[in-house]
Amino acid sequence: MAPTKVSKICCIGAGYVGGPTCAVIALKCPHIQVTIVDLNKSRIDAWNTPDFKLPIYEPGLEDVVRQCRGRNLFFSTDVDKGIQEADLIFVSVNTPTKKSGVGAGFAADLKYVESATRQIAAVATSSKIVVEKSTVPCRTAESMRTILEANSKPNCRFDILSNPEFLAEGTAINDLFKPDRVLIGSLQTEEGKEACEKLKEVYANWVDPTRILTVGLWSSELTKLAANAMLAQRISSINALSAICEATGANIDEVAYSIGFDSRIGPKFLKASVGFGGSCFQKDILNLVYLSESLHLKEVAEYWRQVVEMNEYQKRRFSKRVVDTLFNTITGKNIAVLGFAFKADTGDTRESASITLIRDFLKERANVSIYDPQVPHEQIWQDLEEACGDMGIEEIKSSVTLRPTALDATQCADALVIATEWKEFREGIDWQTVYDGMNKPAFVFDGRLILGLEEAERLRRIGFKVTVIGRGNGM
Ligand SMILES: NC(=O)c1ccc[n+]([C@@H]2O[C@H](COP(=O)([O-])OP(=O)(O)OC[C@H]3O[C@@H](n4cnc5c(N)ncnc54)[C@H](O)[C@@H]3O)[C@@H](O)[C@H]2O)c1
Ligand SMILES: O=c1ccn([C@@H]2O[C@H](COP(=O)(O)OP(=O)(O)O[C@H]3O[C@H](CO)[C@@H](O)[C@H](O)[C@H]3O)[C@@H](O)[C@H]2O)c(=O)[nH]1
Repeated sequence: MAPTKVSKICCIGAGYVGGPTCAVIALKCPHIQVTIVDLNKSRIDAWNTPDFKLPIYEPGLEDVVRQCRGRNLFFSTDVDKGIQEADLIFVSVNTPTKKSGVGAGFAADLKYVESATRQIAAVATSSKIVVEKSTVPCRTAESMRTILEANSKPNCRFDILSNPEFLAEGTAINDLFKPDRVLIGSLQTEEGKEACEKLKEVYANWVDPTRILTVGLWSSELTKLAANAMLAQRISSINALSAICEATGANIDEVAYSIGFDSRIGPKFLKASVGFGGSCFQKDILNLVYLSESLHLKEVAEYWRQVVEMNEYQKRRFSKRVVDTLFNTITGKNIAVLGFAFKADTGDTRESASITLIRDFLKERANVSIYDPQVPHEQIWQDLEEACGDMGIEEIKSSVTLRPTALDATQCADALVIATEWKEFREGIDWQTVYDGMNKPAFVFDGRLILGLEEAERLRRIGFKVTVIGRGNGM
C-alpha cells in the first residue's frame, strides 16, 4: 500500500526543473524532507556551495534555497539512499531528442528515464509513489510500470503518476509559487486515485485546490506536449506574419496588439522574434511529430512539423536580412551580438536562436563579438563548437571575441544585433556612445522588438541604420 502521508520526497535530477521545483516544495512544505539527487557531482557541489553560487541562474531561486537548504532541503549524489528513504520520488531527468537510431532527430531519448526507473526498482525496499516530472511521450508511464513491476522486491508496490512541469525559465520561481495549474495524471484505479490524492496534498500546501487538475495518466502526458506545441505554434504564427509585415509596411507589434484584444485569442505569447529557443519547444514538438507518425497520422505529423520549420525559416530569414542590408556581404565585417541566452533572465543557451545566427555570420566569414550578462564563456565556446561542425574551436576563436559589456562588444562594429531581450538592452544602452564607437554606416538589427517606433526613430536621428523584425525598412 502507498504510505499514508508523504513525509520524504526524493527528486532524481537536479537540473532546471528538479532543482527549482523541489526547492519550492521544500519551502512551502517544511514538514516534508526533500532530497534532490543527481549523478553529476559538479552540479550537486554547485547546489551545495557555501556562497550559494547555484548551477542555475533563475531570479528568486537563491533566496528559496537559502531558506531551506540544510533544514528540509538536501542535495546529494547518493541516489540510492535518496530513493530508499523517500516515499515519493520525482523523476526529473533530461529527455533530449534522440541523436541516432530509430526516431533519430524526432523521438525523445528515454534512456535517462529508464535508468532512473531501473535504479528505483533495484534499490527500493519499500513501496513508493513514482512521479514522472520529465516531459515524456504518451504512455511512458506504462513502460516505467513494466520495468518497476518486473524488478521489484516482494512487498514493494509502485504507483506511477504523471505530473508534468509547466514552469518557464526566467520566471520559474513565480510560476511555481503561483502556477496556472498543477496537473496530476493517474490510473483511474483505486490505488492510482489514492496516490494522486497524496501528491495533491503536497501541492495543496500552497496551491489553490481548484488549480490542481486530476486527469488520466495518458491525458496528463499528452497535455504537456500539447501545451508546448500550442505555445510554440503561436510564436511561429506571429513570426510568419512578421514576414508579411516586413514586405507590406504593416507593423507586427500593432498587429499582435490588435489580435490579442480578442478575448478568445488573448495577448500573451504573440511577440515576434528571431525564433523561439529553449530546451523544450522544438524537442517536444518533434516528439509529438514522432508520436503522430508512429500512429500513422501523417497529416497530423506534418501539421506540427511546420511549427518547427517556420522557426528555422525565421532564423534564416533574419540572418539573410543582415547580410542583404550590409550590401550583400559581411565577410571581414564586425558584428556585435547582444545576448546569447535563449531568452532573458536565464543563463540557459539550449537551442538559442543566437547560436544559429552566429553560426550563419561565421559561415559568411564575419568577425563576431558577443556579450551576454549571464551565460558563462565556456558555455558559449562549447555551443559554438557544436554548432559550427566543420570549424575547429581555434578557427572559431580567431573570429569570435567575448566581451564584458554591451558597449565593449559594439566597439568598431559595423552592425549590432539584438538577439536576447535582456532588460539592460531595452533600458541601459547609451545609444549615442555606442554610435560614436561603431564603424559607419552603423547598423542596428533588432531581433526582439525592443525598439518601439519612436525609439527606432530616435536611433535614426543619431545616425543609425535601423532594421526591426516585423517592420519594413525605415520603420
Ligand atoms: N527546462 C525547463 O524549463 C523545463 C520545463 C518543464 C519541463 N522540462 C522537462 O523536465 C525534464 C528535465 O529538464 P531539465 O531542463 O531540468 O534537464 P537538465 O538536463 O537540466 O537536468 C536533468 C538532470 O538529470 C540528471 N540525471 C540524468 N539521469 C540521471 C540518473 N539516472 N540519476 C540521477 N540523475 C540523473 C542529469 O545529470 C541532469 O543534471 C525534461 O524532460 C524536460 O523536457 C523542462
Ligand atoms: O511571445 C513570445 C514568447 C516567447 N518567445 C520565445 O520562445 C522561447 C521559449 O520561451 P518560454 O516559453 O518563455 O520559455 P521556456 O522556459 O522554454 O518555457 C516553455 O517550455 C517549458 C518546458 O517545457 C514549459 O514548461 C513552459 O510552460 C514553456 O513556456 C524563447 O526563446 C522566447 O524568447 C517568443 O519568441 N515570443
